[in-house]
Amino acid sequence: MNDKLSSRALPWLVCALVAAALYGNYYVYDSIGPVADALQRQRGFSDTQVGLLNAIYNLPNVVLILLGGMLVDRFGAARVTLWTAAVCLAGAVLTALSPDFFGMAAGRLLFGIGAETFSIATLAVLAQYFVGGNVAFAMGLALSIGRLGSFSSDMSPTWFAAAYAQGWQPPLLIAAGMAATSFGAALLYWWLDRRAASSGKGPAVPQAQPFVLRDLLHFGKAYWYLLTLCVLWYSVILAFRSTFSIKYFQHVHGLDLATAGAMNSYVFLAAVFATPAFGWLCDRIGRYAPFLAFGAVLLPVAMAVMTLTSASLWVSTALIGVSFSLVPAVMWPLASKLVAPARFGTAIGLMWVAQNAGIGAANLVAGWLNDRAGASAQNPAGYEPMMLFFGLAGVVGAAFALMLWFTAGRRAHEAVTHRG
Ligand SMILES: C[C@H](NC(=O)[C@@H](N)CCCCN)C(=O)O
Repeated sequence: MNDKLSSRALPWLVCALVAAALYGNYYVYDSIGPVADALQRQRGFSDTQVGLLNAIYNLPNVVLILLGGMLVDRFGAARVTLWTAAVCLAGAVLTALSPDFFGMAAGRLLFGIGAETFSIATLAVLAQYFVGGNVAFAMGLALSIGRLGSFSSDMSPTWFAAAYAQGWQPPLLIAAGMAATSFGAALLYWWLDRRAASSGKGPAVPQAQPFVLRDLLHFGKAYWYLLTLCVLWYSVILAFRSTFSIKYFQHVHGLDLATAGAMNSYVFLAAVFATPAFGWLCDRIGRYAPFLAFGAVLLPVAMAVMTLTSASLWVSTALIGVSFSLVPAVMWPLASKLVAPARFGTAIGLMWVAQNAGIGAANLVAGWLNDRAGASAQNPAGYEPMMLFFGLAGVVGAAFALMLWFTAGRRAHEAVTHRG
């Protein structure tokens, strides 16, 4: 690793390994949905138990993720990526091998504890290696491979039909295999990073600083706008897309289950290609906040088109697809430009504390609104309060994105913060 080419190739090699690690991690995250029916039929799990296998991912992170962010700042992104990939692997193996519900829930808990801090560490890795430019493209690329992991998990009943035919366990063993691949990629990256550091070719790793609670209050106004957008946008998109959209498409728009599921998965597929493309575009022109605002505005527009017009579902799906590709492509690189590198882990940790609480709360509120209004195939109008809730949350999120643009994201500001 001592010629010019290898030092230029190093960040991209690291990006490829981080992307491979994210692929396995996102696959495991989404691996419960496809076996939900088998868990109910073969192991007698209730809907609440199946729901809990996913909710248990978010709940501990409302507290723990902040600690995870501080660990990244304290011990460095490389070590934390490796440690948390190992925790995720242990969680996935425990989930697949457990003889009862409590063992599986413990496995998902362990996976959740590892996975969110793992994600922060991977963003920090890319922020360090691409500090000189292309950070949005690199993050978009890695994230898009992660989305491919989610898409693969959705498609796994088709791709691994023989495993699914044998019951609930083989698909979860495949997920554990994906977690092992993710760990292998993290191990390779860690080794590469150590070699690069010892030969002086590694990134400039920010000096670890003691954590001072008061420092959180010293993040600028723009950071808090970004945090609020993060909470509202992810709460709407994940509570709708990952929990209620398929049911809503079936009951309100009359789609069958397979078509509704496919319609939903196109949002992931679009993001696989569009996220890095948008990241590349932002890096090239050095503008982030206007793109973020545009993506944030598209979400409530999509909700309105879906609820208030008779336009084809393709229109709203395309709008959500663009929003789902554009907002993450800009949000995380922008975060890396708004805070000092030594505070990046803590800054993302704080955003994800609020985000995990928001996603959990949005799921509960939407479910409660549907139950209260008696939403069903016989009563499609019962979904209106939920759509109004998602629409309003989307509008407030978009308002914060616009405030961010007007206060800290004008061309003059971004010319200063843009380092690419
Ligand atoms: C990068 C970002 N990730 C998050 O926001 C995580 N807190 C939640 C990820 C849940 C799926 N793995 C993203 O995926 O856009």
